[in-house]
Amino acid sequence: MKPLLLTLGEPGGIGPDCIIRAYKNRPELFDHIIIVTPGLWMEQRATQIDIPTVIFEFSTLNSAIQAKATGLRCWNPVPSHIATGPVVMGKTSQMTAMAVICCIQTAAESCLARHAAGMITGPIEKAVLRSAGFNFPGHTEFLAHLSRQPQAEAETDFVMMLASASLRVALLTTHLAIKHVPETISMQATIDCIRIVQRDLIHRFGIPKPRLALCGLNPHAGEQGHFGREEIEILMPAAESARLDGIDVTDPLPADTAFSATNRHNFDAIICCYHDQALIPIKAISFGESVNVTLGLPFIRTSVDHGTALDLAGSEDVSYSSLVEAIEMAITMAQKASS
Ligand SMILES: NC(=O)C1=CN([C@@H]2O[C@H](COP(=O)(O)OP(=O)(O)OC[C@H]3O[C@@H](n4cnc5c(N)ncnc54)[C@H](O)[C@@H]3O)[C@@H](O)[C@H]2O)C=CC1
Ligand SMILES: NCC(=O)COP(=O)(O)O
Repeated sequence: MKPLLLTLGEPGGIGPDCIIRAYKNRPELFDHIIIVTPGLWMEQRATQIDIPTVIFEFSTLNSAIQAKATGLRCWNPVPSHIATGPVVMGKTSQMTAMAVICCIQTAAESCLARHAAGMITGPIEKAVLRSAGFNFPGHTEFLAHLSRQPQAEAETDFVMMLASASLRVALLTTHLAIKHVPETISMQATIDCIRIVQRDLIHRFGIPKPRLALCGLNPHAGEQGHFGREEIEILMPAAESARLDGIDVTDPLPADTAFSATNRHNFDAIICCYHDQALIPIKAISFGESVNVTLGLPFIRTSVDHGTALDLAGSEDVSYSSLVEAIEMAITMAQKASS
């Protein structure tokens, strides 16, 4: 199996804690993992939280792959003209923003070049990266941009999904002001999203015949047009078109009941119209046990379900459980892809 690349995200946040604590408790998970980061970021945190950790830094991916895994293997791709510090635990800094972006971009380009099977990402502080000139709302949109072919025609070619043992949610729109959601949801984008979810549930998750639910945008899924017409004009025709292609997807369901225990059991994924419609239920049910997966990419990408949690950086209260889930999911997907 090719290696999986792990980026730690914001170095002042809990990304380094999660990796060090996961490695201490589950070292075997890291047999296939190369961390894309300056080694110093990891060494500093290991010292600060007093967890002795053997950390190796390599200047090329190949040398990191060749090395025997007797510690955490870090590949530092950051050129010397890009600042990598200082890193202050619990604080973000513009000084490290370009290095954070460089690590994510290098990991993605290695996946696209087929040098790695996929990537797992730690949390970034989105506002800090934006202030440093990063023109994307998050990893998801950045990775989709890097992967996009110039002649691509689909309106939507990626989907954010959060997945746990009890629920999978997929998003029609991602990081967007709520006032722009209605104008962004189109029939073609909905059809594209449904197709991507169906395809990746089969190929990445090994579900032969996915059953999909689609949520309405408006209360009561529009109440037959009385509370909004997006269901009648966009979502129902999109679902109908997908069904004609053989996809098992519902007409838009009222979102308030879409997440009942019965529906969670009956559907392999629930497709939601906007970020919080999807993330509130899954974080209420499975925070710390769910994984953020990007569907539609030409490589595997999983991520933790939480943010940078600056308030907890360096603390014993940091939970690394979502990172473990994200690593395990990426390994399972990579094994499936290479079998
Ligand atoms: N994948 C990514 O890169 C993500 C990045 N973010 C970014 O993170 C920053 C902070 O976002 P918030 O909304 O405050 O979410 P957050 O997830 O960082 O924190 C929310 C609450 O959960 C707690 N928490 C989070 N992770 C935890 C863990 N592993 N163990 C124990 N407690 C944990 C925090 O202490 C806080 O009380 C923002 O800049 C946001 O954009 C948020 C979500 C995902
Ligand atoms: N709320 C989920 C989230 O912000 C994840 O974003 P991304 O960085 O994985 O695109």
